Amino acid sequence: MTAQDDPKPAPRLEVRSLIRRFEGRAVVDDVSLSIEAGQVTCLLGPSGCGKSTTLRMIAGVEMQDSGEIYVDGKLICDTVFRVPPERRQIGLMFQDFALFPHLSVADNVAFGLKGARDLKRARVEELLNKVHLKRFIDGYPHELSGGEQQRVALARALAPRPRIMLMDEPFSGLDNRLRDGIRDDTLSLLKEEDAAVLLVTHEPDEAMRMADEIALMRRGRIVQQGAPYNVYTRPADKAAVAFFSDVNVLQAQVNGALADTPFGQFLAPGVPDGTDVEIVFRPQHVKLDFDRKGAGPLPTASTGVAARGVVQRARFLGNESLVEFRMDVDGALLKATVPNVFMPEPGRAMWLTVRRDRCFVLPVD
Ligand SMILES: Nc1ncnc2c1ncn2[C@@H]1O[C@H](COP(=O)(O)OP(=O)(O)OP(=O)(O)O)[C@@H](O)[C@H]1O
Repeated sequence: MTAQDDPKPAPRLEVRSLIRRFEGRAVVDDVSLSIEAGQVTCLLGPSGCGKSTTLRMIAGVEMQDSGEIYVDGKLICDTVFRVPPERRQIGLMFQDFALFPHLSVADNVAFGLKGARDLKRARVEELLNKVHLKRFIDGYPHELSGGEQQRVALARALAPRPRIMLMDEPFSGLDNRLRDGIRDDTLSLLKEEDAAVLLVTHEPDEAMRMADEIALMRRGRIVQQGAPYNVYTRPADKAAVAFFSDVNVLQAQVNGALADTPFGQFLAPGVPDGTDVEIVFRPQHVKLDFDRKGAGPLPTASTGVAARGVVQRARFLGNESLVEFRMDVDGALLKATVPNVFMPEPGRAMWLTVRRDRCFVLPVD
């Protein structure tokens, strides 16, 4: 079947079952994605999982071993047919966005533009206005800061009105303080220009901030895809939870569809008796309570049973504090984060409960 046979309008970018092998190993292994115009999808995963290779195949600078790529429902590449990179109407932006040093800012932005001189100039001015750099129009790249150069590179990539923007870690070369502002500006401009955007990053924060949809990638495969909220709150497996934050893990065995833990029982519907499971939760979902002569808070439906632990160390992280506990019951180490400053002395006993609705009962990997 071709994409043209689909009854609903075709997505701006669609890749179907892309596979790329190097030395017999599938570094991209059956990747499918679909992105609408004006939508930002972040391909998020650890280093080496195949993100850049996926992007390079879409850009046309790397050939897939199998699979197809469609733009607006038209095939642009399979294993026999291939539209060359320069005719794909794709804008590219990488970490080392290298502007041409001998060209002015205006000429850099105009580089990929064709047509009448005054139309080109108008488009250059429009984009430099949007990235707040009109005043540098006749300047040269070396006169600009890193963040400003990055915005010129964005304007250059968007000038020919690409149907698709591919961005590979575009902000990782920038200073932390600059990054958030530039991400926000970039996002608004991308939305205005209405391209379908595929942004590669290994930083969960960046994906949460930029994406309409996150495609979580691991060892060449997309393991989960969805809106940032859904991927964060309903992770597919333990590694998906752990990719976004520190995690705590309790080991348990299922008996009568229940997993017994120091924090009470957790439902494990449909899981056979004797199965090992892990109860996974983030440190921000641990609640702390003071020890009252060896007793803690009473059990509640939302937090279950409290378990006692002894503070090992506490660190202040800026807008929260991270406290590590050794649990009395089994000697396990658990982490809790507390807003603002909370620095209990090591050796102090406290009672821990967990937000049960934020715990994931998962099969052991
Ligand atoms: N031309 C090549 N020849 C052999 N192996 C390659 C080639 N290009 C990439 N690889 C391997 O494919 C795997 C995926 O690489 P890729 O660059 O796509 O990952 P990535 O997720 O983008 O990682 P990073 O963020 O570190 O760039 C890596 O193990 C890499 O070594």
